[in-house]
This record gives sequence, structure tokens and C-alpha cells, in this order.
Amino acid sequence: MTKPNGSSLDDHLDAEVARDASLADTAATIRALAAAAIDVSETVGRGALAGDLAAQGEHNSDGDVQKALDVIAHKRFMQALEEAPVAQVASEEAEDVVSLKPGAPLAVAIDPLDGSSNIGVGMVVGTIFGIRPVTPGTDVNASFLTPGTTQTAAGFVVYGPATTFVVTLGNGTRIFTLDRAEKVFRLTHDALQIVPSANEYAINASNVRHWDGPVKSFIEDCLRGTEGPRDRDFNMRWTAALVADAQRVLIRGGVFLYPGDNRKGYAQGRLRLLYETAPIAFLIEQAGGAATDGQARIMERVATKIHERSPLVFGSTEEVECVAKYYDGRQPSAGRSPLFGQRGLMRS
Ligand SMILES: O=P(O)(O)OC[C@H]1O[C@](O)(COP(=O)(O)O)[C@@H](O)[C@@H]1O
Ligand SMILES: [Mg+2]
Ligand SMILES: [Mg+2]
Repeated sequence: MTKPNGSSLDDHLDAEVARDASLADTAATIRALAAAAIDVSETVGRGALAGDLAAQGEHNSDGDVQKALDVIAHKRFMQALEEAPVAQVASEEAEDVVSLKPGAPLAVAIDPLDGSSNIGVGMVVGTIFGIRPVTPGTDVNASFLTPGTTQTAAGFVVYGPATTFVVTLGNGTRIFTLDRAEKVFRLTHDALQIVPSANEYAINASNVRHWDGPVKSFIEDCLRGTEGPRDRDFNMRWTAALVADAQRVLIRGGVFLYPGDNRKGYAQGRLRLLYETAPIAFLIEQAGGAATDGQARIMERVATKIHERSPLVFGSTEEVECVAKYYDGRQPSAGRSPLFGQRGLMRS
């Protein structure tokens, strides 16, 4: 990682456009999203003083109950995108694609508020976005039904102890931290490089009985630590906000898994391809990491509908490659411990 220099997000976007003039519209869109993120950050930072941000409302596209902050964030980001060179938006909080400026060059997929279960309890939440070129024609969905490799930029915001704006325009991944006094995002982590191997994994372990065999075996072998085939001890972290887990992996490595499982509706996991897994995959790859659905590179997946889900495994390359080995039967040990067996530690 090269030394951060405290320069602003605006300076960085100017430099990216100087490098590649075709990124001008993408940069303008990122500026609009960053301005909205500062406003949302202020609301999140007021906590309960901003009212009941967890108050429940309608159901969203995925059947989740919308909370007040989901709606506030969706409205503020939509307002920002109306001022940007954006023709279409696919938002988690809107059933259908929203058409904005006819003839504009870009389409944006956005999760306005990621980590909704953390709203109202003072825990980390965020925003995720991916920007693509518009596919000309009459079908407003078409721009989104392209591989993740068509993204011109992706990013996420973490509304945590600090507010950070993590972004790539295909030239490395950088973290900018909000200078609250000046309302400016400043570069704090330049050209991130995820370590190839680390001893942390992130998974919602309460779903263990629903996982498929490869995921069970992978986690079981992590739990066995120095007594298992991985021959080292692991630590577990789960923040219930993809953005926070992704930021941790970017900074200190490790692996994140949200696999498909056998709960009703979870065959493709929980996370959505367009506004969660594809943007995260772009950012992770640009930082030297890897992102897969267990079988295929996330960046090559093509959605067939805008709220499509996909399993997600990302992080340090050696750890992601290790998970892939469990999927294709090359795992380090065939004899498993009884942890997940018929009469193991997790069953009586
Ligand atoms: O409820 P679980 O299984 O812990 O899932 C948590 C995951 O779901 C998400 O909250 C889904 O995102 P939304 O909150 O935007 O629906 C991720 O941020 C997080 O990784
Ligand atoms: Mg989300
Ligand atoms: Mg959300």
C-alpha cells in the first residue's frame, strides 16, 4: 500500500478523468453519490436523535420490511442520481428499474442502506453501488443484464465510527475517510492490496444446519485449527453488514462467505448480484483479492433479473481458492471431525 496523502475524493476523480476521459460521466456520478453519502452519514450519526430510524414500513423488492432509514437513504440517493448523467437506476428499495434522464449514458445499481438489521442499535450500516454503461434500446432492464465486468466503477460507504467512501474506477481500490469538519472525503488508504492469506473468516454461523457439504467442511476445518488440515487457528467476525465485513477484508485480509443454503428462498444465498456482490467483487479484485460464487468468478455472472441473488465468497486469494477446492472436491482432508456429524458437538 502506498502512503495516503490526504488528498480529496474530488482530486482523485479529477486524476482518473485526466487518465481516461471516458470516465467523466462516471466521475460526475460518484461525486453526486458522495454528496448524498455525507447527508446520510449525518442522519445515521444523529442516531435516536434523528427519530426512530428503525420504524417499520412497507415490504421492499426482496420481501424485507423497509425501515425508515432504508427509505430516507433511497430517497436521498435517488435525488442525487437525478442530478447525475444517469438514465436508469436499479435500487434494492424499488421493485422496478427507475428511469431518470432519457439519453444519459449510465445505469446505476444501488443498495441505499446495507446492513438494515443493524439500524436502531448503533451498529454499522452502509451503501453499495455499481455503475455501468446504458445498453441502448427500449428495455430499461437491459443495461443491468450484463456481466459485472461492464462496471465502470463500484463503491461502498461505511457509516461507522468513521464514515468511509471506498471506490474503484478500475485503477485500484482506495478508501477515503470523511473529514466531518470540512465535509470532504480524504484519501486514507491508497491502492489497497489484500494480503493473500489471513486467519479470519466471516459467515453467519447460525445457518450451519442449512449449508451444503463443501461450506460445512471448509468451516469445520477452520474450527479444527491447528488440529485440522489447515494447521492454523482461525478467528471469526460477522458484523451483519456486508460493507463493514468488506472493509475489514480489504484492510487486513480474510475471507467472507454468504453461500446458498437450503432455507426456503436461499438457494442463491441472501445477497443481490447487481447492487451487492458485483460491486464488492470489482472492489476486491481491484485490491488483488478474489470473489466467486463458489463455482464461477462473480464479475462474469450475468443477472437475468434486477433483484437476482448470488452466493458470495470473497477475500484473500489463497482463502478464496481454498473454498473453491472444497467445492470441487480437492479439500485438504477427506476424514472430517464429528463437529457436524450425526452425533457431533453441534448435535446431541
Ligand atoms: O441476516 P444475516 O443472515 O446475518 O445477513 C446479513 C447480510 O444481509 C445484509 O444485511 C443484506 O443487505 P440489506 O441489509 O441491504 O438487505 C448484508 O449487509 C449482510 O452481510
Ligand atoms: Mg445490502
Ligand atoms: Mg439494503
